[in-house]
Amino acid sequence: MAKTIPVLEIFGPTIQGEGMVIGQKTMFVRTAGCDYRCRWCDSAFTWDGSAKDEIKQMTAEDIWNQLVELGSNRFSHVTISGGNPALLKSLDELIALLKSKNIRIALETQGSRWQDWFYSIDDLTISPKPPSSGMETNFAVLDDIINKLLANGRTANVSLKVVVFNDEDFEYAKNVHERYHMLPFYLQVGNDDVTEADDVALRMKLLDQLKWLVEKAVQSPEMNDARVLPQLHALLWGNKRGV
Ligand SMILES: C[S@@+](CC[C@H](N)C(=O)[O-])C[C@H]1O[C@@H](n2cnc3c(N)ncnc32)[C@H](O)[C@@H]1O
Ligand SMILES: Nc1nc2[nH]cc(C(=O)O)c2c(=O)[nH]1
Ligand code: SF4
Ligand SMILES: [Mg+2]
Repeated sequence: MAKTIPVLEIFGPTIQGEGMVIGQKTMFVRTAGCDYRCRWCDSAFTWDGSAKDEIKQMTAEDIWNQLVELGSNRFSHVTISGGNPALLKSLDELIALLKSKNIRIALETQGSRWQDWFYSIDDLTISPKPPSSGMETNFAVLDDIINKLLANGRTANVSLKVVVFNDEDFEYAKNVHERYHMLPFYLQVGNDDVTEADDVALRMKLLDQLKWLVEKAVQSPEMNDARVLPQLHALLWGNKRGV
């Protein structure tokens, strides 16, 4: 029998608002469940129980049918996020199905768990969490994940992305960038008001944060190869879900 995957939302086509393929037109599949509890998580509904009635157990084929229903022939790229999709071994069937349809696949994870299907992801974003999240990075696990990917020639398919809210986070980001200097590195503006409903007010605040982060990176010799980005979807659509 086909395996099932706990899915919280499927949406798109939209654009990837973050990281290594920012601007890429994509569909999103958001899985339920996370092994972290970041203080500022903008997708806490995936793990805090508030959307538990919306979780659907879906097979790879169910997900594909829903993607086609929403996106028709207007997509060639699918981003899998969460929660932490790396908790789900059962994603292997979805990844194989998407490959068979010639769809490029991106995936977002914090780097706390390994899955063998990481080798099949075209754009794998690993986003270890800075001190402001309240989480602690297990660098032994992260080293292992990155070493496996590098040993299998996946360098061009992987990037690191650290969200920065304050100076302490920036120091953490420097350490991560230095430790994994062989991988493309992104600094991402933190949104510390994930319940703000006023899109204009949020936009102004996020742009101020972006300016602060750019200034930090510009002044820092350790960040000569870093790329600084906002969450483009937050600038465009605020804290709205499903965009
Ligand atoms: C919701 S997470 C899901 C994937 C995975 N759990 C992770 O954290 O990488 C997707 C991305 O959103 C980022 N993110 C979550 N909350 C954020 C916030 N308040 N401000 C900026 N980025 C945020 C995460 O760091 C991650 O890069
Ligand atoms: N447009 C858009 N881009 C995104 N990039 C990462 C997202 C996520 O929540 O993982 C996300 C999202 O939710 N929407
Ligand atoms: S790891 Fe990702 S999904 Fe999990 S709590 Fe942190 S930001 Fe949210
Ligand atoms: Mg998001």
